[in-house]
Amino acid sequence: MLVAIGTKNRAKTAAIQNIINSYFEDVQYIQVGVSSNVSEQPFSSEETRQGAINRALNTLEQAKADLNFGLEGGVQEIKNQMYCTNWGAVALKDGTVISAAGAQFLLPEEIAAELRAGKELGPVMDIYTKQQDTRSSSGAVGVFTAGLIDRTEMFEHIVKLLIGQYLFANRDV
Ligand SMILES: O=P(O)(O)OP(=O)(O)OP(=O)(O)OC[C@H]1O[C@@H](n2cnc3c(O)ncnc32)[C@H](O)[C@@H]1O
Ligand SMILES: [Mg+2]
Repeated sequence: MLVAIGTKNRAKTAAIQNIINSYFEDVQYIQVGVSSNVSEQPFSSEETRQGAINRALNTLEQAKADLNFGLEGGVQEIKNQMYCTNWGAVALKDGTVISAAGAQFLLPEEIAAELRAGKELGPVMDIYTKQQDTRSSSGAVGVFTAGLIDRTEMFEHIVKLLIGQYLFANRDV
């Protein structure tokens, strides 16, 4: 089976490979850099979902794999509180798209204020943590859950939902 991953981000890539490897054998991976065709910093659950779906479809177009994954992070505000929101999608060879949402967690007000001013979460987190490329390791979720859940584990849950829905749709009835 060929599995295509529509990102070069390590945290997302590990999530896809960890879950796929525990449910399938003889898997080959191909990694492609694709556009999400939404803002660099999606600002609603709907836009984040669309980013994940666009990435999955763009990955399918480039790689034509059996499973083509797109994972997207964004934020949304509910009653002046800003949540990091996460979505995933898998496109099948025939163009079918399965999507699922994952964890949403509250961002501290000082981070939210930076994003409202037009900055992106990735660079804002690097300044906040004084580390580089947090988006490829623990992620904002790792930082703001005291390390209890890192970005890979968060996306693993989404990939599991996607694979589970795929298996359900293809079950023997
Ligand atoms: O290479 P890609 O696949 O684009 O991975 P990314 O880390 O940029 O992730 P997204 O495009 O899905 O996320 C949209 C924006 O939100 C940022 N972001 C999302 N989740 C984050 C997290 O957990 N930690 C740090 N930045 C995050 C990210 O850096 C982008 O600015
Ligand atoms: Mg990005």
